[in-house]
Amino acid sequence: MFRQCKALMSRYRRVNLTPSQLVLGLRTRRSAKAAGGERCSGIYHTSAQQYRLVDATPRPPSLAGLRRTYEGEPLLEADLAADPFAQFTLWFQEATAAGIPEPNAMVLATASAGGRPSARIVLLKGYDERGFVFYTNYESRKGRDLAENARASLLFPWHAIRRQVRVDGTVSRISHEESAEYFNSRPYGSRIGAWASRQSAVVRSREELDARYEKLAARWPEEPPVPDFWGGFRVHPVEMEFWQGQLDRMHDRLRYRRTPPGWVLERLAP
Ligand SMILES: Cc1cc2nc3c(=O)[nH]c(=O)nc-3n(C[C@H](O)[C@H](O)[C@H](O)COP(=O)(O)O)c2cc1C
Ligand code: PXP
Repeated sequence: MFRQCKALMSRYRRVNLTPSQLVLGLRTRRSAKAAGGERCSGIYHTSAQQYRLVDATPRPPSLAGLRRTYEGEPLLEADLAADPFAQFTLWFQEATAAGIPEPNAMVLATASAGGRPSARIVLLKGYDERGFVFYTNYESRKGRDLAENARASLLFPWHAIRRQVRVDGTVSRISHEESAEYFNSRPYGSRIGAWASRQSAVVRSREELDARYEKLAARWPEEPPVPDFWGGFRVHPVEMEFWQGQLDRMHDRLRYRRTPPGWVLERLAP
């Protein structure tokens, strides 16, 4: 027992354990284990206090070891639709049926004219053969990026079904009429919110933001107009990739590439 304590002493010296605390830690091990306690660095503990007696430093190896094995139906060229939008529809339906929360949440990556990248989540609000539509503040960081560099990449991260979809393309603003139709379909609070938020600008405080919201709600108690700084963007795909996780990181990646005669389907190395 003494040798064990000495070894532990040297490991945990920096938390100032006394030998009697270590003995206590070792004695309580069996009873703590029986009571369903957690194991921490060789000592079981049940209470927050006991936890502090042993080394509770997060262990980097557990992060490096964090991984999931992917295994699924193979994704074969022959199974894919001839057109990527039809394939997207199928996968979107499957993501929704699988219960993925907010399956229309997608990462949008943009870059400034100077090539400084940034990414954030936005919601997909419509798509057709012209492209994928989301709504935002045109004066936000993404809005400014897209004004000077009209290219973007979208990513749907559907981890739960071991899939991702990537869309790379050029970007244009949708018409004011189309934006207005969507804006007017949003809940009243979100419409006032769009007016109240100078998106991506620094604000002095939460109070200032709330005061601005209240002021604008008082100004338009019913139907706020459509802000001219708010609206939709459409990402016109040049490439669309469908990724399905497979065993040993030998994933399936099938990419549609737009060419003058039509979409070309290619397999990419995982
Ligand atoms: C699930 C989710 C959905 C979001 N949807 C949108 C959206 O549709 N439009 C939008 O402008 N911001 C949306 N946001 C907020 C953005 O991620 C981002 O914080 C904001 O647009 C400012 O980004 P920017 O400064 O890079 O322009 C969403 C955030 C989350 C977490
Ligand atoms: C700032 C912002 N704008 C727009 C949206 C999209 O929301 P809605 O579905 O109301 O258009 C969101 C969703 O989180 C958001 O955070």
